[in-house]
Amino acid sequence: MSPDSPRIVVTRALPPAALEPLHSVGQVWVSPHDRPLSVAELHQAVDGASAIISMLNDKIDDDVLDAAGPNLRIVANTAVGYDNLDVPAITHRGVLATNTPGVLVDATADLTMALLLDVTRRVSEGDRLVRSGAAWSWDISFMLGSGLQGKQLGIIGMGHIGQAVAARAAAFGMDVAHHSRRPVEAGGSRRLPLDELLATSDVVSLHCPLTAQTRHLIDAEALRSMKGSAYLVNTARGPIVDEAALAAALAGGEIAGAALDVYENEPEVHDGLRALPNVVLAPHLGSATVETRTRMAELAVENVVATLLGKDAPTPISVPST
Ligand SMILES: O=CC(=O)O
Repeated sequence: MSPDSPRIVVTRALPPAALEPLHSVGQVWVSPHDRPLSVAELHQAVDGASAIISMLNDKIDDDVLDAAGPNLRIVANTAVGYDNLDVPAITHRGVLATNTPGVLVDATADLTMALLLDVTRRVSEGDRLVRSGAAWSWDISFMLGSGLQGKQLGIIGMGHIGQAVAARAAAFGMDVAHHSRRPVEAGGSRRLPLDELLATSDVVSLHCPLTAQTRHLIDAEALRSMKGSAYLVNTARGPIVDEAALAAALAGGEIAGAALDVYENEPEVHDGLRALPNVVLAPHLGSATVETRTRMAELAVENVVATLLGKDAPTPISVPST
């Protein structure tokens, strides 16, 4: 590879086999750190880059784009969500932004069901009890949870992940309703206005992207409108929920419990949530299977290789025209 071949920056070590195709189109720099790059490290790393393979915790804004300079042709985000990218700033410079849709649908839907079952059947709470060494014994009224059959799951955001969760929930005998901006052909699921969905669902599960419209969609008022026996599950993005309001609603018994994979100020978690037994807290594991993370890395690489060869990238982010 000649020294003036395109510089490709990968901000986090990815499976080497997935990165292999990059070596035929440019010089590859992979972060040596087992943690996200700091802002200063990111700025330094992208200097002169033609392609950046970013992670969801890399904020790609005007400063990073300035640091990269005029050679930059693509920012390939290794995630389906791209709220960490300033897409208008990227596209304004004629740079392509891509994400990894499709490949993480099943893994994220599976984790959603794992969290839903965990919080409604008190699995993590029971695990903590057993590990604590406290005395316990089977009893007819011991650690009762809430059954799912015939209960309503209210899905907010009925894209591919929302639909995959709907199919799984239907197999558990749940009655699925959803709220989405556009009508979706989604099996037997009824489309409801948000206020009705919140007021009638036994479990509310979030699957919408984080945008200016969805930030704090679940605020104190939304939580107050939910049933006292209802649960909230969030495997989408933390800031869709007002975490302080959620902690207050849970502490005040306004809803029965919550299961979260994502946080408003990730990786920090509101102290009020950590203190509560009826909250399941997972460390952003939605897409975290070996198979899925490998496929995400491969797709990000396919986007970079196509772009540097002047071909169409498989999964460009299409910016809706306003
Ligand atoms: O959170 C994970 C993703 O957006 O891919």
